[in-house]
Amino acid sequence: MQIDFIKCQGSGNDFPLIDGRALALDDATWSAIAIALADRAGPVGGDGLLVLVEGNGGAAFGQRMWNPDGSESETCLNGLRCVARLGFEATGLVEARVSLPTSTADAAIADPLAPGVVTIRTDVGPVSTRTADVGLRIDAPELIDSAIPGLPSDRRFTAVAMPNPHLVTFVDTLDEAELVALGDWCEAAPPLIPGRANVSFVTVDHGELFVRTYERGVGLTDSCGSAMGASVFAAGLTGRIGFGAPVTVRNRGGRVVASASQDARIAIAGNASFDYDASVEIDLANATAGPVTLRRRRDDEIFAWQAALGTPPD
Ligand SMILES: N[C@@H](CCC[C@H](N)C(=O)O)C(=O)O
Repeated sequence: MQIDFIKCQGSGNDFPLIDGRALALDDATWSAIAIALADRAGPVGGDGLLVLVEGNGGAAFGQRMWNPDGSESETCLNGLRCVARLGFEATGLVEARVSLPTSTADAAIADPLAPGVVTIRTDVGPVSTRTADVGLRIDAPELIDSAIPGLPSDRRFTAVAMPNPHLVTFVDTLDEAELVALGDWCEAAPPLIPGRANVSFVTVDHGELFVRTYERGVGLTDSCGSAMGASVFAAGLTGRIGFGAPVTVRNRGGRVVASASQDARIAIAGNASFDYDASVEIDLANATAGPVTLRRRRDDEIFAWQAALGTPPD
């Protein structure tokens, strides 16, 4: 099949994005498209597949998101900004309620983070710290800055359902090998957390957060929006930052400005950058992609984002 897509990124989390509102495809087909398009060894590559869909329950439009391994996630918050942007362009709205598989979010065009950078604010919640919602098979009803019996780590974690599952720990120094080992352990769907989890190591410096995440279904990524949201909430719950105040959250891919409230709502403002528009042939039987036909390059957006990060254009 031939399909049009936009290659987009939010805070360096990059995705092929498809307007699926007029496409009647079943979940197995979307899963195969995700595997084909997100494959880093293929012609597109990404941290998953984003799909703009019709909204449910009065929402203006909706989002679905598949990981590169073909599993569907409950949410993707860097992706939500890109989906919302496409939804706004399709509907003429500048703010909207967005439906996700098990929750809703509010999205609105926001003041640019930097010149030329399309910026969207999303508000989600209430998020949950109930271990059952996170998918942890454990006696404790919630885990806030606590050791997790059975997890191969002595660190203290906060478990948050965004609603996708997150385990967040605050560290003095970021040990990537340790993060990968723990992420790999969760990725094997152990009895403690059979639905797997996104695992983040977070440092706090002068009121700013740096978040490094091993994503469920992906591995190490340059950025994960729901992890940044979970980290800000965990930082508030553990007194590392104040509730209500916007904080800068950095990662390998960029930065967002986020805040969490005591009643478990999380706001994130960040970029929703479109890099190029293209169409691609997908072999559904083999879940592979190619060739790609480029329709439009969006170099202005690429350069604006690079300038915002202080990196010279390639
Ligand atoms: N990168 C995303 C999260 C994507 C889903 C995640 N891998 C999961 O399976 O929960 C984000 O920006 O939130």
